[in-house]
Amino acid sequence: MSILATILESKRKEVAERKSRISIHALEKTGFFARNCHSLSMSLTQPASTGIIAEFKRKSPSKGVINDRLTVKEVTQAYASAGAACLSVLTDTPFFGGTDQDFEEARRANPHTPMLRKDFMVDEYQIVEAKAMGADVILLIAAALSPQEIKKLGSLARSLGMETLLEVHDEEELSRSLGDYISVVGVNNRNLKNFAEQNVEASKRLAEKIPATCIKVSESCISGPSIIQELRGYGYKGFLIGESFMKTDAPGKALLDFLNQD
Ligand SMILES: O=P(O)(O)OC[C@@H](O)[C@@H](O)c1c[nH]c2ccccc12
Repeated sequence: MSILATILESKRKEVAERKSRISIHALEKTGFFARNCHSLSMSLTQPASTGIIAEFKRKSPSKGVINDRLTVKEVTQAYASAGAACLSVLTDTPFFGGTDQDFEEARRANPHTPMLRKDFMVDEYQIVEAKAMGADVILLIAAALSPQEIKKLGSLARSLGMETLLEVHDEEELSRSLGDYISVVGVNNRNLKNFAEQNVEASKRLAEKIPATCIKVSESCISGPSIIQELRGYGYKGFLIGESFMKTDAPGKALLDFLNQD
C-alpha cells in the first residue's frame, strides 16, 4: 500500500472517531468559527508579497524528525515577522506530529496572517473543524480525492469564507480536479505516493497547464532562494516551504536569509 493510502485509511478512522465525540452543530459554536477569514489569493498577489507560505513541520514520513525543539508559537511568530505571506500548520498527528492545538496557538499568536490548515481532508466535518480552528485556507489533495469530493469539500470551504489550495502532482490530477471553487493551485513537487522526487521539475512541467485564472503555488523541495527566482519565471506566486526552514535552529531567520538572497 502507498504511504498516501496508509495515511488516508488512518485518517478516515480518526475522523469517524472525532465525529462521534463532537457534532458538526457543536463545532459551529466553538473557537474561531465566527471569525472572518483572510484571503490567501490577496496576500499572494499584493505587489510586495514575499509569496512564502512558511510551514511549521515537526516530522514527516519521508524525513523523520525535522525539528522537535521549538514551539509553534515562536516559529510562526518569527515567520510572520520575517514576512511570510501565509502560515501553514500541520494538524495531522500520527504521521507529521502536528495537532489542532498547534494550529489554534499559531492562530492566537498571529491574528493578522492568513493560515492554511495542513491535513488530509477526506470529509466535510474536517472543513468545519478547520473554520473553528481559525483557518483561512484548506488543502485538498487531488491524489486523495475524487472530482466529486473536491467539488463538495471546496464548495463547503468557499461557503464558509475559506479558500482552497488544490494540490496536484501531474496533469491528469489537475485537469480532473479544477472547478470554479478553486482559485489557488499548488503543484506538489514531491509525489505523495512514494515520496520520491527531490527537485522542482513537476512545477516547471505543469506551469503552463494551470489556467491563468488560478494563482500558482509550488510546494515542497524548495531548498534555496535561487529556486524561487527560477519558479517566478514560470509564473509562480506562492512557495510552500517547510523543511528548509524547520531543519535550522531559527526557522524565521532562515526565511529572512532566503528573502535577502532572493
Ligand atoms: O518540507 P518541504 O519539502 O518544504 O514541503 C513543505 C510542504 O509542501 C509539504 O509538507 C507538503 C505538501 N503537501 C503536503 C500534504 C500533506 C503533508 C505535507 C505536505
